[in-house]
Amino acid sequence: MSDKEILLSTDKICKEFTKSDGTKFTACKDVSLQLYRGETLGLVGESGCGKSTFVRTIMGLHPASSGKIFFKGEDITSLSGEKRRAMAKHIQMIFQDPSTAFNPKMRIRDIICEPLRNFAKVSDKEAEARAVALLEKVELAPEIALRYPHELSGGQRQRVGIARALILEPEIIICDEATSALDVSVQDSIAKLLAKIQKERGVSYIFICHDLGLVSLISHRVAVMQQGQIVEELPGDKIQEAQHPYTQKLLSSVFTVRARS
Ligand SMILES: Nc1ncnc2c1ncn2[C@@H]1O[C@H](COP(=O)(O)OP(=O)(O)OP(=O)(O)O)[C@@H](O)[C@H]1O
Repeated sequence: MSDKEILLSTDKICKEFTKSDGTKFTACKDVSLQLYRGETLGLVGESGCGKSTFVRTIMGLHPASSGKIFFKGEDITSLSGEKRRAMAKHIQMIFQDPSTAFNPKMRIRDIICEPLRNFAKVSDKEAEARAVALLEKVELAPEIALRYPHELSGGQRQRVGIARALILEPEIIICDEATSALDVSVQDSIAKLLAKIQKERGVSYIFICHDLGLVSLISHRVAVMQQGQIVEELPGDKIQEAQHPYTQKLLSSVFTVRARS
């Protein structure tokens, strides 16, 4: 990947939280990572190690305590107001349960087009046409455009979440446990859909997931986080060759769980 364009990079990002007793807690420590155009970077680590905090800091949802974030070489660490809002055109996020981010009273057509409406006036007719085109892209029937979120399955809702993330044609999509709430077969179809979209559009993903097997399958590179620090980076297909004891521990727990089930 080294000859490819670096889209996003972080330089020693730290994020500290202040606990209710006033003491400080470091959730991310000196995280320096690069994301190349068209690649999938997996981010793994035990629950609570700081994965979500890191990507939320990239999205500007938490201010970084120190360090820098660059998008195409431009320092975006401290963007605010209009400039921060404009970053949504470049970086979008998909969550574990998109339905919690959906307004239950909105039709799917309007849910998909909502990010667009933050930037431009869109008539209902145009919104419907764009939503239907994106529904096709995520392999859903056009009539879903007029339904409400509760009328869809979890897998269909996640496809709508992907369609919504695509409407602004971002260059980066951050998937935070985007497949974790789904059945294994649905997970597999969503992973295939993400790969197809990447091939067509050259989008880059940061893919956070507990399932090391799935992460290694779909990621070009995998970064391993332990207690807020990156301890190892590996090609996705070489995860079994991990050198760091923490990665080896994560791998062995995957195989212990699989052997039991
Ligand atoms: N807003 C906050 N205020 C204080 N502490 C926080 C806040 N957000 C996260 N934390 C703490 O930071 C640590 C990292 O949390 P984070 O959600 O980033 O982990 P994670 O690796 O994404 O976990 P999971 O895989 O369970 O989602 C945890 O100890 C968490 O309690």
